[in-house]
This record gives sequence, structure tokens and C-alpha cells, in this order.
Amino acid sequence: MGMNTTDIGLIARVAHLSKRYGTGSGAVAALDDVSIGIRHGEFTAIMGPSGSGKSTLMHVMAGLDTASAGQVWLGDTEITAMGDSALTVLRRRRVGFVFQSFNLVPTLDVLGNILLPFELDGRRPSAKEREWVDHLVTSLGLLNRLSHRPHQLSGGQQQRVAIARALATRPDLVFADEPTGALDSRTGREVLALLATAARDYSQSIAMVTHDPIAASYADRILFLADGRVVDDRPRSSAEEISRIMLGMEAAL
Ligand SMILES: Nc1ncnc2c1ncn2[C@@H]1O[C@H](COP(=O)(O)OP(=O)(O)OP(=O)(O)O)[C@@H](O)[C@H]1O
Repeated sequence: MGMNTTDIGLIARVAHLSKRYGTGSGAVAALDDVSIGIRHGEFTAIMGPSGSGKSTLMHVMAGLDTASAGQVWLGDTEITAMGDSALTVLRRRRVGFVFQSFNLVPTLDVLGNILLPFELDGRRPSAKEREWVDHLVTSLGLLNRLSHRPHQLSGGQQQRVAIARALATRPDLVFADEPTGALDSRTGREVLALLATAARDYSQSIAMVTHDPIAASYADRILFLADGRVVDDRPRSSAEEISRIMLGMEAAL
């Protein structure tokens, strides 16, 4: 309890986290006493069968949903103690998101979408931040697409824009929710390789929710959820090993 989250190499942490939906006999325990840490600079996959609580865990960790019990920290900030408006500011400044559906603003061009987090924070990027954005644009292969609108881009290109936007402010933690769910398998692998590179080269902490063993095989670490509980915690594993663990979990349900 005395140790700060960041002192122990964690960028986020949850302790005895529970989330119930509904009341009485219709109540569902989406999360049941979950305690985990997300390590700084790692690409962490959160896996589990449908209904195991993956999305709920991500939403509560990102301050998008409230906990029924337990605590959540982002860095040394306990977000379970914060109100809605403080959480909105924290999400804007310290968290990035990559969604299955890309969630780009259709009326903004690529550059406008990438710079949106600064816009929403009511400021312009500093010279250093603009340099970083230029670097991201180049390394993600978006340089000759900057004035295009999202509908003029392929799915893979749209997801690369979403990744650039998520990394633009160098957030403490990027949450990726089934980021390859809408992509063909080759494009999906490219996107996963980009996320893995962001963790390796930029020490970007990433937490990715997925039910796809191939996607999880790109992660440095894999947390397995079943029935709202953490049931396994593995270092980088092959898609075959991950599939075996998942099959074992489903057989046990
Ligand atoms: N808003 C809600 N109201 C009631 N029950 C909910 C709500 N959201 C989730 N649940 C329930 O909580 C449990 C966990 O759901 P969650 O969406 O977190 O699972 P998941 O692992 O992300 O599933 P999937 O892979 O299918 O998206 C499920 O039993 C689900 O039905």
C-alpha cells in the first residue's frame, strides 16, 4: 500500500476491482476481485472468451465506467476517487484510444484527426510535439495522405491514423479495443506490428483487448480473463500456445 504505482514499474494498476451490472437475481458480476498491474513500456494483451469481462476491465481502467468496488490507478493517480469532469481531462491528457471502428472524425482530414487530442485540450502542439507528430506521420506511412478524409482511406490506413492520434500526445497508456477486428488478416498483422514497435521503440505502454490469439501473440505479456477473474498471466507466447490456453479455459467453463 505504501508503494507508489510508478515506483514499481507499473503505469496502471487495479486492486480488488469488482464490477456488477444490475441488482438482485439479475445481477451480473462482470469483474470479480481483479488485481493486476500494467507494466510501463509493455504491450499487454487482455484475452478471454466472450463475456469474460475484457471490455468492462478496459472501460473501468480508462475511467469510462465506474467500479462497484476496488481501486484503479493511472500512474500514481487514483482514478476511482475522481469525478466525471476530472476524469474527462485525465483521459484527454494521459490516455490514448484505438478502437475496432477507428472512430475518426469524417469531416477532418488526416492531419486534423491526428492533431485532435491537442485541439480537444485547447492548445497547439509545442515545436517538440509537432516534431514527434511529423515523425509518427512519416513512420506510419501517412505523409502523402495528410489532406485526405477518412473515407478516402483504406481500413488499414484509417487504423494507422488512429494509432498516430493515440500516440500524438505521448499518453501514459494507450488502450486498444480489438484494433484489428475490422481489418483483413494481412493489414491486421501490420497494425499489430506497429503497436508492438511503439512499445519497443518509444516505451509506449499499451493495453489491448482481444479474443484473437494471433493478435495476442504480438504482445509482450498476456493476461487471461474468465468469468470476471484473472486466470493466467503469461509472457510473450505463440498464437498456438495462446489458443491452447483459451481452449483449456473454455473446456473448464
Ligand atoms: N451494460 C451492461 N449491462 C449489463 N450487463 C453487462 C453490461 N456490460 C457488460 N455486461 C455483462 O458483463 C459481462 C462481461 O462483459 P464484457 O463486455 O466485459 O465481456 P467481454 O469479455 O468484453 O466480451 P466480448 O469479447 O464478447 O466483447 C457479460 O456477462 C456481459 O453480459
